Amino acid sequence: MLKVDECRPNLTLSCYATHVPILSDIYKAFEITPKITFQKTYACSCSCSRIHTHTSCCFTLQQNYKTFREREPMSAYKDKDARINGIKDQIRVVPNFPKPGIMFQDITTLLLKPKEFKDTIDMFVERYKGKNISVVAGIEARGFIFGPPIALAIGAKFVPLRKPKKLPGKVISEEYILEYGRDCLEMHVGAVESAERALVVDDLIATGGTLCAAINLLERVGAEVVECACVIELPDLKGRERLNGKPLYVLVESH
Ligand SMILES: O=P(O)(O)OC[C@H]1O[C@H](OP(=O)(O)OP(=O)(O)O)[C@H](O)[C@@H]1O
Ligand SMILES: Nc1ncnc2[nH]cnc12
Repeated sequence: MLKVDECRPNLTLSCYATHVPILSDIYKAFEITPKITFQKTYACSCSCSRIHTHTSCCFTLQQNYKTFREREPMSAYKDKDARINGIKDQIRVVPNFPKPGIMFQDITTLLLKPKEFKDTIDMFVERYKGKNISVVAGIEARGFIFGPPIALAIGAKFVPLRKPKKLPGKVISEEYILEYGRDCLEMHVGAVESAERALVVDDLIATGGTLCAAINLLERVGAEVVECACVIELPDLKGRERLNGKPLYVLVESH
């Protein structure tokens, strides 16, 4: 397994020597000529001052590098998809809600626009169809809006991850820290089985605490979290960095 923690300008990727051909292929895919330096007999690193357009991405490269996610952009807006501006334009930003200083990203205005709402769902479905995902886990409350149509379209089941004391069956719980205070997510025991391939869906990533708790719940029952998908990222809050290298795909950024 080759783990790449972060890709930024001037990045260096390190790997075992046996993976150098894979790494070279990756750089080739981005039309970058790598400088390959052998540091020890068993390890090497490749570095290059020019890097692809994604400013921040985290991924784990599996032995089978067909699953290499960086071949697909991790942010749709960086891929210049024509639908993105339409989606972004329909998200209302409400200053000082629910507290002074918060720029609230209101997706209810997007839901009023069938074309842009459908474009949102379609973009996720195009990315995840045929990826052998058996479970879409949606986070209460706004993940319940985007998760179910994606699940239906890709032929996966939908599992709600709920706030405490909402689910009637036996649950497992995961606490997490918010900007102010703590919260908790719960999942029904038996809803997801070991070795299932899961996608986590929410409307927005801010500090990343909520997605991190969702990933933990799924991994505790032995599921593989393939990716997290959000409509909006607030990159200034660096939520991606709390996902322990799990890939995150977003449609729009808001600063
Ligand atoms: O990345 P984080 O800092 O964890 O924040 C992101 C979470 O915050 C919002 O939910 P909220 O907790 O406001 O609940 P709601 O969807 O029920 O309104 C949003 O829908 C995400 O779930
Ligand atoms: N700025 C924001 N807008 C909407 N939901 C949020 N959850 C956390 N921060 C948020």
